[in-house]
Amino acid sequence: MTELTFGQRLRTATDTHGPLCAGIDPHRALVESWGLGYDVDGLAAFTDACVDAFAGHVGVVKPQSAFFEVFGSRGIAILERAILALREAGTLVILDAKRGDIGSTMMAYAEAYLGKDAVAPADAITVSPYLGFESLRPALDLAAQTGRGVFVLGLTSNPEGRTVQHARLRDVSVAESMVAGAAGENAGARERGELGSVGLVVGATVGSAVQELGLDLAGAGGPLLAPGVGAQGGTTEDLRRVFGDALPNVLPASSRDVLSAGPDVAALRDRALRTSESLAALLR
Ligand SMILES: O=C(O)c1cc(=O)[nH]c(=O)n1[C@@H]1O[C@H](COP(=O)(O)O)[C@@H](O)[C@H]1O
Repeated sequence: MTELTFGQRLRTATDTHGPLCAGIDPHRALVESWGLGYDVDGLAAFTDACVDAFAGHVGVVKPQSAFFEVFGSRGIAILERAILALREAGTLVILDAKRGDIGSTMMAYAEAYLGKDAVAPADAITVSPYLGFESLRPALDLAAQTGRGVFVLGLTSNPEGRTVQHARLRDVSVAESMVAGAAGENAGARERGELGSVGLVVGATVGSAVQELGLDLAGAGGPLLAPGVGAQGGTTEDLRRVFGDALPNVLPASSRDVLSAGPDVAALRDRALRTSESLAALLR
């Protein structure tokens, strides 16, 4: 049996469970607001509650690696357990690690997260292309081999991103070159009428930048991870304005807004499901 690609698995997951990508971002303030200590035990309790709430109920979950790295190897162990438990329940995991480096080092990052022998492989990772799109080649190729995906930062949700991403290299903006890179990787999937496995990150908060820069996001052929919904001010209406005809490929991501419904597992799950339902009404 041929293994399914990440794009195919993602399409099935969002068709089944709705489009929300629920973030697991154990910020200090959030952990404390749940009545937990900001320490390894608090991190473990916070993460377990998220896994209980989301696993098998939400299509896609995105743990933010930084909040686990804070606690060193014990934090990473908690992250690894969460990744395995979510995937065991059939929930896709995008590890938000934003890795990017020269090719030989990128190969090690790729093996760490996307390789067949990775300790806790994610279904996809976020990658930073600011050493050049081609510096991501080891991750792009390994992900393709192992049926996994990558999300390339295109237009990030933070206001500072525009100083780099809107810049033009001759006539082409940096962001546009990232869209072209993803489109090239997804060409085969597009020909087969499938969602590609090389996604782009485009924040829900980027206003009219997609139109101003003339980005053909639908033409990129991959999923469009859209963080910034909720705590950063992005709304479902913003998604409509930002993405236009690319809406069917949008994977809206929300962390703090959903997580603030905890620590009760049922309330957390309920918030995620309601958010996903309202997003589904908009996107489909
Ligand atoms: O790659 C990301 O997920 C990402 C890209 C981006 O442009 N902006 C952005 O906020 N993110 C991540 O998405 C999450 C947003 O969290 P909330 O603002 O709490 O929903 C954080 O983990 C960010 O690191």
